[in-house]
Amino acid sequence: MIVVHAKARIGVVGAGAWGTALAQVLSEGQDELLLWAREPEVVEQVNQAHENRMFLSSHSLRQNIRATLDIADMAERDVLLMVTPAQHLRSCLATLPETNAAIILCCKGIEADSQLLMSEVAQEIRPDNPLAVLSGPTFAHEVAKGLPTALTLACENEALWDQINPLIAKTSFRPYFSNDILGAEIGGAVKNVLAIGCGVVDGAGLGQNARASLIGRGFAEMLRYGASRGAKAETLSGLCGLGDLVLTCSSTSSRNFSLGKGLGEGQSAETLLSDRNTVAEGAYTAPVLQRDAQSRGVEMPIVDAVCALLAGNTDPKSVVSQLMNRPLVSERR
Ligand SMILES: NC(=O)c1ccc[n+]([C@@H]2O[C@H](COP(=O)([O-])OP(=O)(O)OC[C@H]3O[C@@H](n4cnc5c(N)ncnc54)[C@H](O)[C@@H]3O)[C@@H](O)[C@H]2O)c1
Ligand SMILES: O=P(O)(O)OC[C@H](O)CO
Repeated sequence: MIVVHAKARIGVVGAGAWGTALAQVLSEGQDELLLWAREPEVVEQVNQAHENRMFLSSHSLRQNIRATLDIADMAERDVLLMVTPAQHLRSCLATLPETNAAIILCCKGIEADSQLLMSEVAQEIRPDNPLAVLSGPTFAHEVAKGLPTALTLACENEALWDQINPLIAKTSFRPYFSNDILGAEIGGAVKNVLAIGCGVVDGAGLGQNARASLIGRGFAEMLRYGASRGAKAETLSGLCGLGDLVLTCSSTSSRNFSLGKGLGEGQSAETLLSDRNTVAEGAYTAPVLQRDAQSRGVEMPIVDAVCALLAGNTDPKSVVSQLMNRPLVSERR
């Protein structure tokens, strides 16, 4: 059993936009927050200029955030937030030093080779560490600015929630308890794929009705897939599912939505994904989600359509025609 106190030492692993925004909000009231970055220039900017121009420009960071390039420095931390892209979680967990820290997973995706959710990856690599998932409608730039944000903090048990929620809750940052770790993860992973679809709707000029229809029917796909993996519908109806789906499907602030918008305008995924240093997780989650859903006998026609568009196998017009002409079924299916 870890003992976390108000001045517990927090470590954030991953200094992209989200890791940096979390460092900013969670460093309030702390003596020091340690942020691991893999880019030497990010470490230098955070420590010298108190900013991260590469991933979260135009935000001044607290002076008590200290960046390091050496992941071994995380050894003495009581709580570790893992904020790497989903496909790199395994390698980052494997390089962490020996630690009893509670691990809070903040990335949204499914591992490509294994089809495992992030908590399943963590259980393989770090079976003895207490585990939680932090997920919800959270654009990094808004959190860094201190704008009000509510999200789900799913913990493997209530005792862990009691210990870590005082470190996460701030005046503008409000976590809600859930004991459904898988549900919290599935919401975040699936919404990224659906956000690509909503971006396509926008880019191809298909209208607001189509966007709302995609959100509604996409949510039905999320519920079906979630049920097949043991997630609770009530979790998916909350902040980490429907809440995040609505946010990400509505704004070009979302990298996933923007990727879809480019596809809808006729650009190829290859072009849109080349030369970028930020992650659009839905592009990596989509094919593995499709494979996993098929193996479980779960129908996900919108996810299938996003996969076909990402692979360059079709165009928005054909996809719409195919989706609109499926056999008529009950809305409850
Ligand atoms: N940006 C947001 O608003 C936001 C909000 C909530 C959750 N998330 C999730 O957080 C996770 C991280 O996203 P982000 O937005 O902070 O990243 P980002 O797109 O801003 O930056 C990319 C990150 O990937 C890291 N990276 C690249 N190659 C790597 C490797 N081989 N090993 C380890 N790390 C590597 C970079 O160092 C950088 O931290 C994603 O799963 C994302 O879905 C993001
Ligand atoms: O920019 P996106 O699409 O990765 O979305 C960021 C967050 O997941 C929103 O909650």
